[in-house]
Amino acid sequence: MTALKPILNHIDTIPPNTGKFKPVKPSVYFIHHRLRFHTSSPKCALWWIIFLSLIIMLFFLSQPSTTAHLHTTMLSSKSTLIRLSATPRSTQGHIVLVTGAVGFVGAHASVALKRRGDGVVGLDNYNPYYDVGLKTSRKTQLLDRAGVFVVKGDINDDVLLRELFDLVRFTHVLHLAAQAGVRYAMIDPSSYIKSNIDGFVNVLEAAKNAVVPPAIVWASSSSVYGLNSKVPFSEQDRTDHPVSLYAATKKAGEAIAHAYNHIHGLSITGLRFFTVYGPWGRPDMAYFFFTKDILNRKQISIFEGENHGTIARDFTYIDDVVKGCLSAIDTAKKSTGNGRNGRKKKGEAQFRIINLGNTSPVSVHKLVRLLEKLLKVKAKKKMVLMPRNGDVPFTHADISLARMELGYKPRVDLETGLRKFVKWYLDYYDVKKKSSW
Ligand SMILES: O=C(O)[C@H]1O[C@H](OP(=O)(O)OP(=O)(O)OC[C@H]2O[C@@H](n3ccc(=O)[nH]c3=O)[C@H](O)[C@@H]2O)[C@H](O)[C@@H](O)[C@@H]1O
Repeated sequence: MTALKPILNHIDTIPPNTGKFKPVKPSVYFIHHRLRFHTSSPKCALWWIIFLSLIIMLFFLSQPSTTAHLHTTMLSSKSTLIRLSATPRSTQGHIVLVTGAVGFVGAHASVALKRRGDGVVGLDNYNPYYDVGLKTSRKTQLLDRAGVFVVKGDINDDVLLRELFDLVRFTHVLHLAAQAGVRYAMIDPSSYIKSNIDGFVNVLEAAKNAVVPPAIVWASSSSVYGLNSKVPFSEQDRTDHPVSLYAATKKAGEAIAHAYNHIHGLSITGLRFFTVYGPWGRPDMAYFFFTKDILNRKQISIFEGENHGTIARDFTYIDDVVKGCLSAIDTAKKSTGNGRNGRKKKGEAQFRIINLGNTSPVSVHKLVRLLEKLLKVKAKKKMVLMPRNGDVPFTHADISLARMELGYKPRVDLETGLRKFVKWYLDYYDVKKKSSW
């Protein structure tokens, strides 16, 4: 408005020329403006319209958008609960945002963090890739009981993330939200891009723009080793031959993480999980649906390689993986970026990629034998040549780096872990039957 003031003043002071009054002698400034006014009035009117439109546009842009407004309302009505959940028991405690908090690893990790005294806030969109009822049960039976508040929202929602980072000064983000499963990429490829690429970038953006950028620990995958035949799989090995879109998005995530670390000084640790299993697990994974099918006397397909070659996995028990995640958080160095201030990073930030496996691969045949023994039911087996739709023949983690960096030591062998899983499975689904879920 200030630029417009002289013009408006002059217009106001122009006396109507009725012929009865001697016109006031105009100043040079006035003449100049009046002349311009008269000689270019259509042009000027156009400028006026543009100018006023700009003012109106600026007014509306300065108002919070409807979504932002909704989030503000949503978060502010829950802000006390969120802050409470985020408050560590002592001043030494971390303040951790766990994405994918009602997921398998997310729920276990959130509870473990909270139980040892860290502040934890969960974020999850409860996507329907598998039974949402199981996710809800993890929330009510694990997270609520431990006092972990979960914000229902999507990692792709940048307004929500920004508000969350404004509300709580997170020291760490444990980013576990992802589209999982190697075979489902044949059905819904774009879901992998949306969660594992777009969503991941969104989380990194929000973290880098936080007032004090947190350290990031996130889930990569053993699948990045693709058809690697050198055993055990070491972080030094090549990972440029993924055989599933899932693996490709996790590999891309590692490259994206490196770029954010390099440019913005985000401290980032990528953990390559090796076929994590256990109670409250994922129904899309073989050990889980084999259990269901064996109990229902349904046939199961056991994949084999060429010439009946054995397919094997370095199955890793959930508690061992959770310990690895917590150690990664504890040993993560601070980010060196200056967050929202936009100033240069204070130096190189930490960047790590670490295997979290069990380092003792077990064949799928043995997995089935163990399930038969624990369930006391003979499986109806069908041998099938492993389809070329994402699976790799075997995985085997070299965990020397995890041992060195994180003091990681997997303790649970497959039989012990499956026993715990089967016990949980029978309990959980019996409870469900009784309460007619
Ligand atoms: O560690 C990883 O990187 C990955 O581990 C699992 O992927 P996967 O190891 O393929 O686990 P399952 O889908 O449970 O398969 C386990 C084994 O059973 C075999 N299988 C699977 C399905 C089936 O019908 N029959 C069968 O023999 C697979 O070939 C594989 O050897 C997870 O699903 C991924 O999300 C994860 O990132």
